[in-house]
Amino acid sequence: MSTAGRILVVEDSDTERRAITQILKSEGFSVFAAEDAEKALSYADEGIDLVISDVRLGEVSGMDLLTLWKRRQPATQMILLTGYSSVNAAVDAMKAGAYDYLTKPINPDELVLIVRRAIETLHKENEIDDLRRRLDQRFGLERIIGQSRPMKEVFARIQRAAPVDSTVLILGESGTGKELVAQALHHNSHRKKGPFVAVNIAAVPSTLVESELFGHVRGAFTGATDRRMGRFEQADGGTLFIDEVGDFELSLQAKLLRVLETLTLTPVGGHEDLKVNVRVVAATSRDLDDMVRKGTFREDLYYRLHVVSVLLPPLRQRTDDIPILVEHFLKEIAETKHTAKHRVSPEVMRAFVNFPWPGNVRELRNALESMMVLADGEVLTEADLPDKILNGSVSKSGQVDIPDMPLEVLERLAIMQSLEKSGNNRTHAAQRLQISVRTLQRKLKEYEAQNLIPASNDDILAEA
Ligand SMILES: Nc1ncnc2c1ncn2[C@@H]1O[C@H](COP(=O)(O)OP(=O)(O)OP(=O)(O)O)[C@@H](O)[C@H]1O
Repeated sequence: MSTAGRILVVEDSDTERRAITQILKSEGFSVFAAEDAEKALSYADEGIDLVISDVRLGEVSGMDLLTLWKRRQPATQMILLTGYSSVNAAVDAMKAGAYDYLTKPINPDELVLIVRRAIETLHKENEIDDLRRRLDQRFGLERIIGQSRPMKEVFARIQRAAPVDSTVLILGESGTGKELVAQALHHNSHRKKGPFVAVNIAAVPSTLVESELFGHVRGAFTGATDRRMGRFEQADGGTLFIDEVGDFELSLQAKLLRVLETLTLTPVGGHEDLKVNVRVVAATSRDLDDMVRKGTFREDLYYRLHVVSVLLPPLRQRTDDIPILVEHFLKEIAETKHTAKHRVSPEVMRAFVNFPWPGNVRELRNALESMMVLADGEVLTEADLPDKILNGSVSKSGQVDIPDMPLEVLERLAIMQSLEKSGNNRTHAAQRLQISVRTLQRKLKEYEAQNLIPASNDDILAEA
């Protein structure tokens, strides 16, 4: 028996209203009752899952109630009760968004059955909406972490470029997040319901790049026992992300240019042209300008790709993003890899900020993951740092060097450091910081509410 479900019964006849209410209550639903539309609408913000309303309600009809209610709460399910087995009223009700209708006199079994179904449908719809929302978040801009000025410029460019169908060229060193940007472009475009297909040219043997992209017909070459769809065809109606486009051999660059210009391709070994509807987003970590100068990358292809470009700066040029990336990864790694929750000591954060990160964000994430797996305590300290980072971290001016990062992050680091040095004694930490214990408590609460410090940090939040 389902107990979940809040139902509002709207019926002007006292006897019928009481009877329906009684049946549904005995089935375990939470039931509210109203004798007219005005009273019914006063429940609109009360988390009602289902409204059961008589079609005839006096001044405002059940149909009007349905329209007015849906305007405020479009997700609520509606069942209309009609005195006549009038198909017209039922059709109108369904058109206006009702889930179903019941004819009077009400059969209790039928009522319960339809109510259960309506509520189950609502729960399913909510789940789907939730999933969709989570997916949008997973692939949208939310996945790209960054607050630095260069990253703000990247976000603005993505937002401007996403809705237009132009080719986009993403430039940046390895591990700077080029694929994330390509996905965000796709998921913020009108193609988002179409496929997102990624191909990394550097990872495909040069003899197979052409068939990988354009497909091949049966018998095109030894081993081609079947027709194979290329990546362009797979991405039809969506976006094709070509990573490491700088690795294209010259002979193939001309073919790629032709496909980009005509959106027509010929599978390897085939004779018939194929039209595709694909938006191309390309990326490279190479210096294409230089390649054009040296004659290893076609100038015409370069300009064709470069209609809009997004430049992802290396992590060492946006060190103010490091603390929020660290916070993001600590949480993400704990959730996805089921490791214990950790935080980093201020010394480790300082080493991170001063390390040049040749592998950029990917390297930072990997370093954190291995530290989290190997560390003993809850706090990652200098002892947990890989040697490379410990030795390679270059302080610009000794101990007092203050890294470039938002003031609020610096403040948080200072507070966490004082707490650590005071053995988590808040009175002592507040004295060191020359602030009141209340201010310290307030700040810790704020950090906890924003998930900036783990909720399990009770030892820090406990009364000193
Ligand atoms: N700004 C960011 N916010 C969150 N995660 C990021 C960010 N930038 C990169 N990452 C993460 O770093 C890793 C590498 O990112 P991605 O594959 O997009 O980089 P890339 O530039 O395409 O690398 P490559 O050129 O080597 O293919 C991924 O795990 C990605 O989720």
